[in-house]
Amino acid sequence: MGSDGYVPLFETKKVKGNVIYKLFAVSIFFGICLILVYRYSHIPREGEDGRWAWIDCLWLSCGSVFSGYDEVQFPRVDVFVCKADPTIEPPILVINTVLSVLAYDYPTEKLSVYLSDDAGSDITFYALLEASHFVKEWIPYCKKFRVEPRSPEAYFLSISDLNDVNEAKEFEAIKKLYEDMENRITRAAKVDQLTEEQQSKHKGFSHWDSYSSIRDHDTILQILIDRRDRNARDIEGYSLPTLVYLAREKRPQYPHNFKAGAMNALIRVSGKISNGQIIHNVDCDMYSNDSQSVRDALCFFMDEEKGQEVAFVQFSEGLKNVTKNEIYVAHFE
Ligand SMILES: O=c1ccn([C@@H]2O[C@H](COP(=O)(O)OP(=O)(O)O[C@H]3O[C@H](CO)[C@@H](O)[C@H](O)[C@H]3O)[C@@H](O)[C@H]2O)c(=O)[nH]1
Ligand SMILES: [Mn+2]
Repeated sequence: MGSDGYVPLFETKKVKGNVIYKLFAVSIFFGICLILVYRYSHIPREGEDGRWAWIDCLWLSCGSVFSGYDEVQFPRVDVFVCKADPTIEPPILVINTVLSVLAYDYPTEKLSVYLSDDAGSDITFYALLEASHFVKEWIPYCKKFRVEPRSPEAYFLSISDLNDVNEAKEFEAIKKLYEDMENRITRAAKVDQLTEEQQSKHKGFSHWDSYSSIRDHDTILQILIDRRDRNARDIEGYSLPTLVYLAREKRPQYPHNFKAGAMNALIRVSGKISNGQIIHNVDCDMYSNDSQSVRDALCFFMDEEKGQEVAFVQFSEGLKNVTKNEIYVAHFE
């Protein structure tokens, strides 16, 4: 707790008992070295059982010593995706943005994604439910093939042909999965209605039983992927980021204050669910085109010297179809 009563995002303190700490650190270091030496000197010989399992173990030990350490210190990050207009921001576009941030290269147990839906649309909720299934395949695929960008639509458009046969096969499989999902979502959006079967897939749809209009409804809040749930795993068994749908309460007699109002509601809700130290905001029509974005921003926030002075990091926007006279140099070449 800071002197002014606020909890700082992080702080740097001088360690007391430095000598004891150093002795402890050195003993741990020697302990790790001895484990590595033991593992190296006991590798089963060529032809003996368990040779590759042993080598794998050795590899994993080295990996955790040299790369895993930093991630322990990473802060929790809450990503807010804001959405309002169901026609100019169609559900499939929103879902591409959500998938691009769900697939960030960041420890999944520290990543939570919130979709704020100011249109309070059951079709958008349905689209998010579909995305919560698709992401179980999408994240492992992105990791395996180091996909960039991680908006599926933008990625599929960027690939013309693949030389590797296996990679091409997996590409076709994931593309087919995406297109099937896209068809279901766009069909539902076109008729602006969900079938009974679609609605039976999640208890959250019951919120719309008492829903009267965009401007007059209760809060709709559903956690679609909950990191505390042991079954929230991708197809390879790794845990998934948290995924939340929120349509904040609206009443005709109160102003809702547009995006700023949505962000306020998101802060209150996320504070109870994941309470991330860092909040990352994207508009729903702006997918993230770099899976390293969160890590990049953290370079500023976690800088030992200047980090305390940084409260806000702004990424530049890349726009398509801008006019020739666009003055912010925000267009894609
Ligand atoms: O009641 C509302 C109205 C808008 N939005 C969302 O706010 C974002 C921005 O609104 P938009 O009308 O699309 O504005 P743009 O001009 O496209 O966006 C730019 O300008 C906005 C207002 O200055 C900034 O907030 C945005 O970050 C910036 O990209 C979008 O994701 C909307 O879905 C809401 O969540 N609730
Ligand atoms: Mn916009």
